[in-house]
Amino acid sequence: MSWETPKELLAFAEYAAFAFLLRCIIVYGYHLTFHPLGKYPGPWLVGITDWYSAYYALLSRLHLVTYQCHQKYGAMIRLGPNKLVFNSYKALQDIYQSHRTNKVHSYLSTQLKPNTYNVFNCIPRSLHKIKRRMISKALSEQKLRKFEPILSQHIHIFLQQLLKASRARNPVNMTDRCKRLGTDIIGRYGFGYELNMQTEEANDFVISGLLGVSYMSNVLIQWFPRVYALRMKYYFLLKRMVKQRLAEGKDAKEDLFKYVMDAKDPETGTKFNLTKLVSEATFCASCFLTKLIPEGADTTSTTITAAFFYPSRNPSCYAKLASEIRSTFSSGTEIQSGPLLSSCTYLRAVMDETMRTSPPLGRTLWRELPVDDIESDKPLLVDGPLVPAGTWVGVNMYTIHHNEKYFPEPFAFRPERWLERDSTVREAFVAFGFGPRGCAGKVLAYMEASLTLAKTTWYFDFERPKSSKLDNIGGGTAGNTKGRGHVDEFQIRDYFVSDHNGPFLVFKARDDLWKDLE
Ligand code: HEM
Repeated sequence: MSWETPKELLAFAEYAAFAFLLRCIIVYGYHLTFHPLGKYPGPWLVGITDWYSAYYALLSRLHLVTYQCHQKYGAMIRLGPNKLVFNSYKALQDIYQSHRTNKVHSYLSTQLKPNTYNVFNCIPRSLHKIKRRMISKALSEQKLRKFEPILSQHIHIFLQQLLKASRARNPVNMTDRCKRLGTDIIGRYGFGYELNMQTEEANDFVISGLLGVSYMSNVLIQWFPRVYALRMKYYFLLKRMVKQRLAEGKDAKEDLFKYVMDAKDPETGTKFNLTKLVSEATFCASCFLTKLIPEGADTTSTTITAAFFYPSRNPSCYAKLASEIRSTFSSGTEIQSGPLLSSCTYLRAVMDETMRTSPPLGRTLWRELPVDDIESDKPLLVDGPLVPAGTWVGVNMYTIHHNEKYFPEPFAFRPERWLERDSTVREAFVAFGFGPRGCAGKVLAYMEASLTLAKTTWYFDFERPKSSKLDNIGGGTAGNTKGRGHVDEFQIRDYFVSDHNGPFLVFKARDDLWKDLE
């Protein structure tokens, strides 16, 4: 296209600006008025753009903004031109147990390579069923029991590091220590591979890099070459781990990968090729990405970190937890899965209350009623209203965990609520998701968290550091109006999964029990 004179160019620019303005008025006007979701309450901007949510996601506080919007507009809100978020148990059932809703297509942004799906990001139900069966076998309680001695070895290293810090009287940043522990465990459980994150720094990029961003959107990867480079670094590490594991042979180690090696690709009927194995590995071994995302965005580590934060700030909780562990077991080596550990109901209540208050995944788990829904003649009702096909629907985990109807005094850390008779708290507790796409690694998560917390409480006393500068890290800030004003709430940053910092804690070895750790 060429213009003869500047005047013609100006005329064209005016025409283009007018056309653009007209388009905005028509499209945005439609979204705000006649659009089927136009009647739902929410900030007015969400009616015309998804940038509202994207902005707060980039600030890592979309979970807090979603909570605040629910407080202002009610149990059902619009959070994008095409998105509805709910805040009720009924909505959980209607959305996540429905056979008509699917994970939304943005889950595909977690693919390591195009056309390679894993159990977490595959959308078609039939394919998911096969993948889920495969991973569930590997994550069964029976298989995990066999893994427990190795898990305990890694926890032993964790305890040794705490002992070292206690002798030097150094406050420990629990986020860092717990991420290292979690990553080591999953590297070992996934591929029989020792990442040695607790004792060496060679693979630190796994924790400290920027890969988490890659899960936010593939689009970002086009913009930020550095993120792409880190993602490839991660991919090559996984590839190295997979290759090494393949060379060792299927039965060489009792790990998750053993169950994937022989599995057939449901799409081709043949064994997985290396690329697909690496993709599956992202999940089966890394227990759904999170473990190996360098943002440290690791669900189990978040739980363990926060489970240290809350007792350190609640003396009566700390005393009850310590008393339960120290009276149930007679030695540190006795602490392992079984009836004794299961009898520690307060320990379990601390973990559940921790995941309620600071959910490791605080975001909205989006589902979609596909446009080509085969039952489109029947309406999909979510807690009352009819949802048009193509709409994204979901419940925000942080919000429902702070819904007063299910959790009175939602910002109080009260493990006792889990022990009360007739308590309905479990109903709306969705830290592990809900329905057929709920967490496949729940048993491992509880095992890892309870053993770590119980063993640490056995060997050490722990407390907040004297320095207020260090002590403030991890909690909220009094007076903060952006949702982070609760001083005694462990603050999570809501990326694809949760990231955090602190708490710093000071450990003191109990009597001469430390001798077990040398
Ligand atoms: C405290 C720790 C954990 C929490 C809070 C957690 C939470 C969740 C949640 C909320 C989902 C659903 C995600 C969605 O719908 O978008 C999920 C899925 C999943 N989780 Fe976990 N998880 C934890 C630990 C683990 C571990 C240790 C593993 C494996 C070793 C694991 C494996 C998986 C898998 C494979 C899925 C996908 C399931 C599917 O789509 O069928 N998780 N998890």
